[in-house]
Amino acid sequence: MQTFFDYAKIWVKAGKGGDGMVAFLREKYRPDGGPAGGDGGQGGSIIFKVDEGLRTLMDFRYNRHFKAKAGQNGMPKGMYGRGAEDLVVSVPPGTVVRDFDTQQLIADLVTPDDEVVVAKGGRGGRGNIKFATHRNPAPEIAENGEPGQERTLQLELKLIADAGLVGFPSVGKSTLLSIVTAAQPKIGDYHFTTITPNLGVVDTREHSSFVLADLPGLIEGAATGVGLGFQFLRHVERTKVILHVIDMGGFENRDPFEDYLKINEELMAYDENLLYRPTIIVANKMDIPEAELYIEEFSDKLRRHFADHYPNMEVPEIYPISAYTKQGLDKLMEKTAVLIAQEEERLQAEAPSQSQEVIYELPEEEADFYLNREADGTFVLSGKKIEKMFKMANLEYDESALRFARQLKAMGVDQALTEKGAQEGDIVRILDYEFEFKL
Ligand SMILES: Nc1nc2c(ncn2[C@@H]2O[C@H](COP(=O)(O)OP(=O)(O)OP(=O)(O)O)[C@@H](O)[C@H]2O)c(=O)[nH]1
Repeated sequence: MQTFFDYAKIWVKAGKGGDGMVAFLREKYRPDGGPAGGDGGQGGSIIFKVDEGLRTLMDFRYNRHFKAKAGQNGMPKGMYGRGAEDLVVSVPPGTVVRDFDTQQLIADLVTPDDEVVVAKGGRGGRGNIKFATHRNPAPEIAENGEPGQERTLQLELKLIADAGLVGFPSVGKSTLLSIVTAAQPKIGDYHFTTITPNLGVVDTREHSSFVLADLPGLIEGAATGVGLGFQFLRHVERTKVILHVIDMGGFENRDPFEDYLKINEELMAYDENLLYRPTIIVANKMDIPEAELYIEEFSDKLRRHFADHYPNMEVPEIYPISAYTKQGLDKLMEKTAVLIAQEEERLQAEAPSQSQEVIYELPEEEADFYLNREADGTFVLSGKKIEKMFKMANLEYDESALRFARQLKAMGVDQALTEKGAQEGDIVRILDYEFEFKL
């Protein structure tokens, strides 16, 4: 079974808030001092932050659980608990984060230092100082900390290469990439070069360097999900320039122009806009004698094809090269850098604010609570809201427990129980806690 390193499923749990405290002042001359229990501290959140140095989701293969620390509990003498530190997890640029269960998009992390809270730490519970009122100046009431958010996330890496190599298998993409990119030992170490888009940085003499990716696996039917191709097509989406590599040697008697059309069909079936992406046709293997003939034929067909089908579009330029003899490589790379720069400018003008971060939040859960009756007659209360309220109730103190009972009543629980026929003394359960129903 092959593994895709550009996909990861992980579990995150933010820290619970610290519990609020019940305490009273005890001073020498004020034996019956006022309430003095401090609030709990904020639980740590889990934050994803883009780290430009990362290129894959490899790290998540071994590390799939992330837990932030709980806030400190409130203390006597009105002291607040300390908030826990957030847990910052580095992700590569291009990471798309979804809620695994609902598939809802949480964030699209693109630019360096983009960050998003993927699980929010719980609020600290309030200490008894906060519950003092004129009528109840010394309450034995405190709240426990709010639970931290917990969720399973799906991470997907959309590769952000500036330029992508597409083309049929064996046209020479890997060879070209390995030659034009300064050898990248880090990439070589991964041992999955055949299934994961292979990346390298191209340093040009006259222009800025850029990231070039080999996007292997394009085959007929890929766009409709057949084979591995679809996985790779996702990566082409964000490349600014496409280098369409053609085997001009006529390998296995294939017609280079037919190959070109097929790959284009694949790209367009996936996303029609790819047709308008700046493209250079890279005529490879020009060291093979027949290539001179083929390339002439190819460029004639190409010109005719555009005249017939896309009369308003510029015909892509053809760059003859040989990955073997290295003929034409410098020129091709300089031209690629120019096109990338132009495309970047165009994109900037289109969307001046580059903050592409999209953040959606899950809508809060529907009902306040659900009430069911089990076979043995026990009433069971469930639902996110009521369970959270229960976790935050401090049941050690009668007064706190009474406050919880009042909260349940205000929520409509008593009424719902009565409507379902609950009698005095019937057992009601929330999570693992049971109590008797009192009218
Ligand atoms: N004559 C000649 N052969 C080349 C040239 N470039 C690559 N080849 C050969 O073509 C074959 C395929 O090259 P690859 O670089 O593996 O092709 P690819 O497009 O990456 O193929 P996949 O990994 O299958 O997608 C190899 O045997 C190369 O040695 C070239 O410029 N001239």
